[in-house]
Amino acid sequence: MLEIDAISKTFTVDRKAVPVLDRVSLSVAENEFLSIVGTSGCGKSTLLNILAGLEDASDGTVRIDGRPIRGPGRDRGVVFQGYSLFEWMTVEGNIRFALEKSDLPAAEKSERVAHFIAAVGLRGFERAYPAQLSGGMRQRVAIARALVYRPRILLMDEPFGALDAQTRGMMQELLLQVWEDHKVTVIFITHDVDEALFLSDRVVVLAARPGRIRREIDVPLPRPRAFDIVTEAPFMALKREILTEIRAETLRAMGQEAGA
Ligand SMILES: Nc1ncnc2c1ncn2[C@@H]1O[C@H](COP(=O)(O)OP(=O)(O)OP(=O)(O)O)[C@@H](O)[C@H]1O
Repeated sequence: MLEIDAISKTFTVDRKAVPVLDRVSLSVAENEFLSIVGTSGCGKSTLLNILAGLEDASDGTVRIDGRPIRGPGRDRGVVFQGYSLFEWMTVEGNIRFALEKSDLPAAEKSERVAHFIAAVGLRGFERAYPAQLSGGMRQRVAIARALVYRPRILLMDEPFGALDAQTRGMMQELLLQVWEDHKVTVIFITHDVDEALFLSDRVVVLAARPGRIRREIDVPLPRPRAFDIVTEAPFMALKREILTEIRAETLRAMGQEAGA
């Protein structure tokens, strides 16, 4: 459904070309949950921004159902690590804002907003302001806001990176529930291999600078997944495999830096 075809990206820094992504190609199936991991600076966020249409690729094409994307679109919802909520709007106001340009009837907008507030477990907090919410609750608002116009693809860049371990675990379970209930395709960027494995159908390891696909690893662990899956042997074997790939890339990147 989502086709990433030979995407390259080069930034210009001090008039020097800095290649960040090098011919990244990936096919993502409808309803797939795909995570992207890789050493720091390998271009994960840049790739996500290109998929979101917030950044242009230097080369290559992103297609959804065969049509190349041009800029941001309602077929994609985005959740970043930072809680990019409007502080002066209530929970309800923040989520409703995403529907501002939609021509849905007002009653249907209200219904959708209420539905997604319930889906992320925020019933009772409709009139709260972001400053009155915990980090986990703020990210739940961000998820509801990204889903309320029913995008087919949810793009998430380290959405739980700033949360404590306990809250993070709860948010992962909540996200899987929302994903299962709403049949959305998810591309999820994370540093955390446990998180990637727990959530995903497939994990893509990017090579260090410039980012290329180093490995694609299927995660054939049964669903629904419970939190204690992380201590089971098949999970640990996959984790070892991914950590080995990332470590090799990190060492390679450090070698490049030392040699530069
Ligand atoms: N607008 C920009 N101009 C110049 N260089 C940039 C720009 N955005 C990103 N870069 C560089 O591109 C590289 C990849 O950055 P990116 O944020 O995509 O990596 P990442 O894998 O998400 O990193 P991390 O895991 O540390 O968040 C970095 O070296 C970064 O400095």
